[in-house]
Amino acid sequence: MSTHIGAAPGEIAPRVLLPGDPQRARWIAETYLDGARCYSTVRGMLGFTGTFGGEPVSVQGTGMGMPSASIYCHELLAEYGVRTLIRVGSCGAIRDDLAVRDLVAASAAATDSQMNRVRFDGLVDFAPVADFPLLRAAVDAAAAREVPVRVGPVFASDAFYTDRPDLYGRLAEYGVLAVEMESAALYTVAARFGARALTLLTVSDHLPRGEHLSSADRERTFGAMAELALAAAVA
Ligand SMILES: O=P(O)(O)O[C@H]1O[C@H](CO)[C@@H](O)[C@H]1O
Ligand SMILES: O=c1cc[nH]c(=O)[nH]1
Repeated sequence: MSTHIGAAPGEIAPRVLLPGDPQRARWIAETYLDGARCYSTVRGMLGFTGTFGGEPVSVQGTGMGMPSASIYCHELLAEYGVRTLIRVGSCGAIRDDLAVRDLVAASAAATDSQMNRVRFDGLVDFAPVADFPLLRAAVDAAAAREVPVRVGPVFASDAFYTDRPDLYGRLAEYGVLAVEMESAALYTVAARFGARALTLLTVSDHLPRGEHLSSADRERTFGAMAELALAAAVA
């Protein structure tokens, strides 16, 4: 039993969807999984296992930010033998060619986090990237459903409320699509364990336009993203 998840061996599937919001985890499990069962309520960071298309799948909340997400990813990979992690998150678009509710698949994650500076002694700027076959499976699933998905880099930030909004403009000029708070850690920890990881995001905020979805929408309306994640997970 791990410290922060506390599930018994065998209670977690080899493929796990990872929303930051534990209530989104409950909604996805109850909406899409057959026979969903809650295996963890530790710290309110809910985790569920059920089946999708006959395959076992889990959904685990990770909380907000890279330190929190790193704990859950590490325990899933190190203690429960998980091999595939797919984040299903919200994000703030920083480019005009995206709109609220658009889907983003994060091919790579720039970051202001210091975690990898420590990990690599400040000598290397590690490039956190998605697992390509998993990314391709999500893109293929989107094409089959005629659901548009934008593939590109995101910015994994330590701050939700930033004092440097000017950096978003600079990053957008370099092709970065959106800001969120976990993907660089997810991709790095998965790489460390030789596992597969992908981040799918739904645009909940359009930062240049000042548009925002409600917390209820962030919790219970990201079905298109959940369906792509589940299709890629079992592909
Ligand atoms: O909706 P989730 O998955 O939590 O993701 C985004 O939302 C949170 C901030 O509101 C951060 O965790 C950010 O990455
Ligand atoms: O990190 C995030 C997530 C959603 N919306 C934002 O503006 N930032």
